[in-house]
Amino acid sequence: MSTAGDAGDGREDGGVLAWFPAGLPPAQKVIGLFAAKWAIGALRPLVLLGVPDLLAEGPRTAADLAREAGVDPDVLHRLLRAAAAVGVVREAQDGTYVLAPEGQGLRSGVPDGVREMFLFASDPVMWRPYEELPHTLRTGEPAFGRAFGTDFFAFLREHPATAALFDHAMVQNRYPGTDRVLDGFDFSRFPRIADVGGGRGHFLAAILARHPGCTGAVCDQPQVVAGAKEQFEQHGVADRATAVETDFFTSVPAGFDAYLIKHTLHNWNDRDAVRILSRVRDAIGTDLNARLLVVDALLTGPGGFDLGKLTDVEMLAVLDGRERDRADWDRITAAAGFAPAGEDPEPGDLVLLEFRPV
Ligand SMILES: C[S@@+](CC[C@H](N)C(=O)[O-])C[C@H]1O[C@@H](n2cnc3c(N)ncnc32)[C@H](O)[C@@H]1O
Repeated sequence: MSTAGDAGDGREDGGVLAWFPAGLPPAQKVIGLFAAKWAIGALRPLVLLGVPDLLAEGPRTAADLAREAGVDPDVLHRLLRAAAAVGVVREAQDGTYVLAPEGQGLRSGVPDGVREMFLFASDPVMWRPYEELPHTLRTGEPAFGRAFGTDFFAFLREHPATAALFDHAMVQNRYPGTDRVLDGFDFSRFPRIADVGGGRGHFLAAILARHPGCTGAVCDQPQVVAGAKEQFEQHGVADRATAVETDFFTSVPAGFDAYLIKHTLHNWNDRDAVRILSRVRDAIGTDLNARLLVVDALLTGPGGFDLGKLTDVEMLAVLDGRERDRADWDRITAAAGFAPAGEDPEPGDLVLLEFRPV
């Protein structure tokens, strides 16, 4: 997410356009954005081929790698050269390549890896809806539905391989803001925590690992929570965590002190987000000490760089969802029977917003 005020955040010198090569007159700077397309285009086939894993074993030439992988040596050389220009690999004078620190996360199965996140975000399924954004602009109709004839999560239910990649990507969904939320909020106030739409339970597991007095349940679709046991075991919290098969449009399990919902309400338009929040409110019932904890982006006001204003476009294209500012969050939670409680975090990053039932 954005790092307001840091050097190089683009805020003072023109946003994302400032990140691309200098030298273009202002009226032409926008063409520098294509560098992102070319960079992703070069990296995706390299990652699919497992090149970051092969390079982790030591310096290799393109010819040597091409022989081992059975691919075209000249094309591999050109893609690696581009990856070096991006900064993901380093190219030595003798023609060998090594993985740069910035490429380590593209290896398979490494701690803090982002391989599946990268492959999912660059998947054709995630590009195709963008072709329909002009239609969405004209009509307000969801781009993903126009592209695929169904909504994103229904599509995943019908395409298990894409769904498995998405669920794995979500486990890697760790913006710097996620650690700040984990470190900065006192989850130990809540002995029983439900993570609604919590994926495979990775965030809940991280909370429980930090707070030995807490227990919890991840509440997500059956095919998703099927992967929770592994996460709970990896974090050493399997004795304090359960998985509850949940359709959050139908009902959310009762009996928890905190209902956490992270990176999930932004997947939905206001009408559907209020439906989900209303099911959480139903689950809380008369327990006015229970809390709703929303972890999502909090948009800044007009002007300036804010990564949430860009991820909002992904929400628009792929999910018919949206990122929200403080007034948006207060409005949709109020519609479901909640009022703000706790701290009022700075916008411009992933935040935790606390609400009490009214
Ligand atoms: C963007 S992911 C966020 C996952 C996790 N909270 C995180 O921050 O990494 C949204 C989650 O909502 C879940 N979801 C979508 N529709 C659902 C439904 N009807 N009932 C329960 N969960 C659902 C998905 O399976 C997915 O795990």
